Amino acid sequence: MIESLRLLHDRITGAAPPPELLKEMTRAFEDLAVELGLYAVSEREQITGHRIDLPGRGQALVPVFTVDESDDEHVRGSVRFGRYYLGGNGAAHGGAIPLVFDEMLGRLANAGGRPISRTAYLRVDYRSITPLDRDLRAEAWFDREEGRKRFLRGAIFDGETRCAEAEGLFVALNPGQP
Ligand SMILES: CCCCCCCCCCCCCCCC(=O)SCCNC(=O)CCNC(=O)[C@H](O)C(C)(C)COP(=O)(O)OP(=O)(O)OC[C@H]1O[C@@H](n2cnc3c(N)ncnc32)[C@H](O)[C@@H]1OP(=O)(O)O
Repeated sequence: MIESLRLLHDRITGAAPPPELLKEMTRAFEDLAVELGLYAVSEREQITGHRIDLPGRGQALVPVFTVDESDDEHVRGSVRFGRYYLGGNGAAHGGAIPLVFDEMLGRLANAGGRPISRTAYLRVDYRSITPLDRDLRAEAWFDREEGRKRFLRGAIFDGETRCAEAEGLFVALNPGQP
């Protein structure tokens, strides 16, 4: 279902249907929303974002980061920004790229049985445009750890071109911290 939603996001972004079809589709979306509303659950019970076995954890917010290899200190894989993430002139939106870094770095920060941490800061440098509809190489790695503070880095490449890089601080939560 989430795969279909991602495809729909891309198609909606890239389409200019005639007004009659727009009306018809809007009604269909509204019907779906009403039907899903009947099955609303709490955050704890929701499926999206919790399915670690599915691409993108089964959520549609963040472009899917596909892991090729990983250990407790590194992760390497690929990411593809579809039309939904267009900023302009074929380049991914500058706000979509930190989403991917937060996901990659955040998952690694919390891997290996470490206590859960949250992003304290995420700095992103845009080195070159990040193109849409291409499989981009993406990597993240542990830089250092100081008490509760975990410093991680990451980068996204289009072939040999470094598109963007990031540094994040993740702070391990104290008991009772939300
Ligand atoms: C929870 C996730 C579920 C995961 C489940 C698995 C699901 C699969 C993986 C999902 C992958 C996606 C992962 C996304 C992760 C998010 O995106 S979380 C959402 C975005 N982040 C937030 O909402 C965090 C909001 N901020 C906070 O909650 C609190 O400020 C923090 C970050 C927990 C820190 O607060 P605190 O515990 O009171 O820490 P505090 O004592 O102030 O500082 C501790 C140290 O960190 C330093 N520090 C704190 N903030 C900063 C800062 N901004 N700059 C510099 N230094 C700082 C302090 O100076 C201090 O340093 P030392 O004095 O010890 O040297």
